[in-house]
Amino acid sequence: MGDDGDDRGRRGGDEMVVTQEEAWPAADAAGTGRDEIRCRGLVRIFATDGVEVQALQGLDLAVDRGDLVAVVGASGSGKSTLLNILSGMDLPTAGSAVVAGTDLLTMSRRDRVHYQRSTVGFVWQQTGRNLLPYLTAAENVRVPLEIARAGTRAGRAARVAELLELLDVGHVADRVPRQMSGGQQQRVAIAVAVAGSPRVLLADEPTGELDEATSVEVLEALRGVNAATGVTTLIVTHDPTVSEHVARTVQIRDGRTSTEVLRRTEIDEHGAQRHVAEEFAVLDRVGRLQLPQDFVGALDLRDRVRLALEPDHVQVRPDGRSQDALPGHDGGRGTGERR
Ligand SMILES: Nc1ncnc2c1ncn2[C@@H]1O[C@H](COP(=O)(O)OP(=O)(O)OP(=O)(O)O)[C@@H](O)[C@H]1O
Repeated sequence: MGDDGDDRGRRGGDEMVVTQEEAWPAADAAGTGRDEIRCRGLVRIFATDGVEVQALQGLDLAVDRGDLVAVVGASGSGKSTLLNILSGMDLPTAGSAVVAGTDLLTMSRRDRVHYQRSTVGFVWQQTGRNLLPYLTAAENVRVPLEIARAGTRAGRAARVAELLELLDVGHVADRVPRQMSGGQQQRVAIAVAVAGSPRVLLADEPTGELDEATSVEVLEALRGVNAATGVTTLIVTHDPTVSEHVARTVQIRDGRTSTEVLRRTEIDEHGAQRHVAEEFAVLDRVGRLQLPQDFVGALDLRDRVRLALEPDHVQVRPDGRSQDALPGHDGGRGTGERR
């Protein structure tokens, strides 16, 4: 998707909006609100050889039913850990996670099988992991329908054809994966993932093995499926350009959600469309927020900062005294002002 308008987020005017994870209404605790995915205070600690790694450090995330959201973050930020929990393959050390009404911490082994088979669909990074190599595209899409014994034989065949058309891979229906390009394989994989009409589609680095042009194709395919079927879709990726294809991008930093970019299309006074991206910092339930690293760097913020409550905003300024005290600091920026 081309960007023919201004970005009014940080890039445009060094401005950022803060959004707060709202209090969790009782109805949502059971997953019966509008949230299809709701993680609250997720913590995951790994202990290997006596060393503890906190992969998730109190992560909050809410995704509305039918939304398409990308979760982005640098390597090691906790993306795969989050996805493993959401897919029911791992359990958090603390916190809660409810997906499509299923509490992932309390589900039984039987619930887990049902959850992974029917409630969520997956698309993995490795194209080879998504499809059975000896089956054609059409046969691959038919497998989940056969397992679920969904509809009649003719109905299943019609559904397979419909999904392959939706993903624009009808012309490779009779090919096995090695006879398809990487992009075609991933689009067939998306068809397989949504064949059983799951409520949630989880995609782990779905473009990780693809070149840029093919990545765009696959991201647009995910967007098209989300729009056509209403399946709530979460894409986890390290690729920041994904935000050009989705309306909401959540950034993970050090195991917590730190910022969000929301995109919308506006029509200007001349009737021309422009895409606007606005960046928000995420404020958690106890009032913590992470300042973006480029803000911290631009003002050389360290150790502690000055906060001032203004009528309509909160001001964050360098603490002149602590900056001056740091070895090698010229003290030129700080005023030393005290209140
Ligand atoms: N099974 C494990 N045992 C020990 N540490 C782990 C384990 N899984 C993840 N970690 C650590 O947890 C942190 C988060 O890892 P995670 O794989 O979730 O990050 P990521 O954002 O998905 O990274 P990447 O993009 O490189 O896959 C890292 O420091 C990682 O080394």
